[in-house]
Amino acid sequence: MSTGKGRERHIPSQFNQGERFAMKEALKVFPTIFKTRFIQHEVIGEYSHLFTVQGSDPSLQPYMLMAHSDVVPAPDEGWEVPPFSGLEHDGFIHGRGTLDNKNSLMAILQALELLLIRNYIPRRSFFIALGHDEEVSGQNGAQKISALLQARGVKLAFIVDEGNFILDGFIPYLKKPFAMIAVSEKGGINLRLQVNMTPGHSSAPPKETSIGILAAAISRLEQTPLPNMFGSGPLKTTLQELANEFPFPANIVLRNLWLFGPLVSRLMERNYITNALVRTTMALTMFNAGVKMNVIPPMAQAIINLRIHPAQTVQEVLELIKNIVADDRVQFHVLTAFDPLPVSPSDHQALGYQLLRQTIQSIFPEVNTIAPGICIGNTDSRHYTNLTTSIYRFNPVYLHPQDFRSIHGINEKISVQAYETQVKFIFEFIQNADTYQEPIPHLHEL
Ligand SMILES: CCCCCCCC/C=C\CCCCCCCC(=O)N[C@@H](CCC(N)=O)C(=O)O
Ligand SMILES: [Zn+2]
Ligand SMILES: [Zn+2]
Repeated sequence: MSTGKGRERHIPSQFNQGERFAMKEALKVFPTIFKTRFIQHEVIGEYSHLFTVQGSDPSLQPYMLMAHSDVVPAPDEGWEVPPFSGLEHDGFIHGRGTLDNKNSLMAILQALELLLIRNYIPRRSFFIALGHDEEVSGQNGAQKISALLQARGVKLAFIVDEGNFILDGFIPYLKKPFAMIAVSEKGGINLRLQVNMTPGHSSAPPKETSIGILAAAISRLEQTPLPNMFGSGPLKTTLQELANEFPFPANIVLRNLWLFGPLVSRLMERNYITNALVRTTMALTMFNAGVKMNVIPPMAQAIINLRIHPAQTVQEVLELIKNIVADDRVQFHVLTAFDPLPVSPSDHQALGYQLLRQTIQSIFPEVNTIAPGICIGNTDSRHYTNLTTSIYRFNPVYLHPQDFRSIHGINEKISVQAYETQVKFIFEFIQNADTYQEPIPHLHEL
């Protein structure tokens, strides 16, 4: 994709040793960003940051780069190094947030800083939205930034946020890495199940206690996976795009999912990560009950975190859950819920998707396949559907299954080289976005 006639020189993404050292050590502010006249910085919701980078051509529709600064907790147990030490050793930077999602926040700011140092002036305006509460729904960060931009009449050409990666080693027989750009994300429900009972002396217990009733209900849920929805949603497109990367006969199977779909869906549900692509998943994440060792528990509570497949809705899933529990003593409280997100365009006219493709091909020439897919997690970008129909969840970082397990898990880390490459990608992407090509309006399928 050309950047158009008369484009000032393209700034090569080569960084000298000093810059690379500074990149790695850059825990200080980015001085050039904060003193550049065409960049406005605002703090939103007390701890989120919005940068408006004004381009030289106001006729070009702006886009947005997103990341978040907050992280989930990380107890020391199991970590090779203290999870908040940021320790660097063996070529890795260790710590909570190095993949989810401080790497992106720092890489975006670092790339912009390096561009500004080279006297870069963007043609296309863009926003940088850095949320502070993504891990707890984004209501005080992203949601407020979205409302502010809407009040200002902003419409975005596209958004790039976290959510998927260059995947390597997730599928048996697929030896090559491939980039999956998430064009949608699953819906979500945080559901509280609760059983209340009259407390009493444990020396004369009832046949069942609140804990026993709730535990039995939870066990029924864990033993009853929700329906396999393979065949609806972006997954088939993902697999068909991947077919060429597979050896015979897997490539024939993937090119004929009309016939082999049931086989492929069974194979995908065997692995806990690919299983998350074919169905709505349920995870029992919290269980609280009991007050004393010799008191019949008056109340038992459990929290189930559900991620809804694109072919289902919140209401449908709640009905399925209630039918599996099938016990009137169990009360249901929906704490948070949202439907699966609309599918963003990935055709040749989809500007954001094509810019990602172009930059992936430039920075990762070894990655032959770039496919649209779905994000099995949730992101702050869901708060911006009022500003654009083109939301892409993709971080230009290789992810292996063991890396995925470290996200919200233990020993999260990113290699220095992967971080430098992420900076390089964003450095190039921002310049590639200066193309004169404009997005074609996209209407979501109903
Ligand atoms: C066919 C190919 C196989 C593909 C395998 C997919 C591998 C999974 C790759 C990436 C998924 C990681 C998800 C990262 C984004 C999620 C960020 C996050 O943790 N968000 C929170 C938000 C919580 C909230 N309340 O909004 C979350 O999802 O819990
Ligand atoms: Zn995240
Ligand atoms: Zn997270």
